[in-house]
Amino acid sequence: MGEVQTIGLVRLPHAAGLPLPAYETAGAAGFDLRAAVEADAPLVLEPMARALVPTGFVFEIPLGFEGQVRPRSGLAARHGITCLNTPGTVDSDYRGEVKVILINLGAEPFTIERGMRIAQMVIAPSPQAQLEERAQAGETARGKGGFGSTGV
Ligand SMILES: O=c1ccn([C@H]2C[C@H](O)[C@@H](COP(=O)(O)OP(=O)(O)OP(=O)(O)O)O2)c(=O)[nH]1
Ligand SMILES: [Mg+2]
Repeated sequence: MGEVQTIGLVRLPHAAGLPLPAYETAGAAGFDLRAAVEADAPLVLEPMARALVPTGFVFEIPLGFEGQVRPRSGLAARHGITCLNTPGTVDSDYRGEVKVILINLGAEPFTIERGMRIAQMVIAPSPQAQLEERAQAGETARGKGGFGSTGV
């Protein structure tokens, strides 16, 4: 296992009283993100509707890493709720509130209550590469074959 990274968390006023994001099991890949919507104003997502759902936290992700915002499989399998831009990318230099773009692909309206665990964030290494313009690409066995060129 590599070195354990520390992620700073800043709680915004509208996250007052919410549990801190946490890894739910000892070996969980991601920590869950909760909806920081008002307790008296749950968000109703109609079928095919999407919403930018606040989490109430700012995350300080170390340089060389990213946060990947991913759907929860239970919400997806049971209700058709997923992240529209999965995996969402949280940059290491982002200091705004992390939000989750949820979409309801199910047939029924879905209600998001305050504190509901709506998505998870996985911290992953993401080195920045050096981009170098070239006249042509080097040859490979695959060449330009793609999009099913090896069969189905
Ligand atoms: O699911 C997501 C995806 C992104 N972000 C935040 C963190 C990320 O660092 C920033 C920008 O994301 P991205 O680069 O994907 O969006 P963009 O449309 O390219 O916006 P920008 O021009 O700000 O980079 O938005 C979230 O909070 N949740
Ligand atoms: Mg961007």
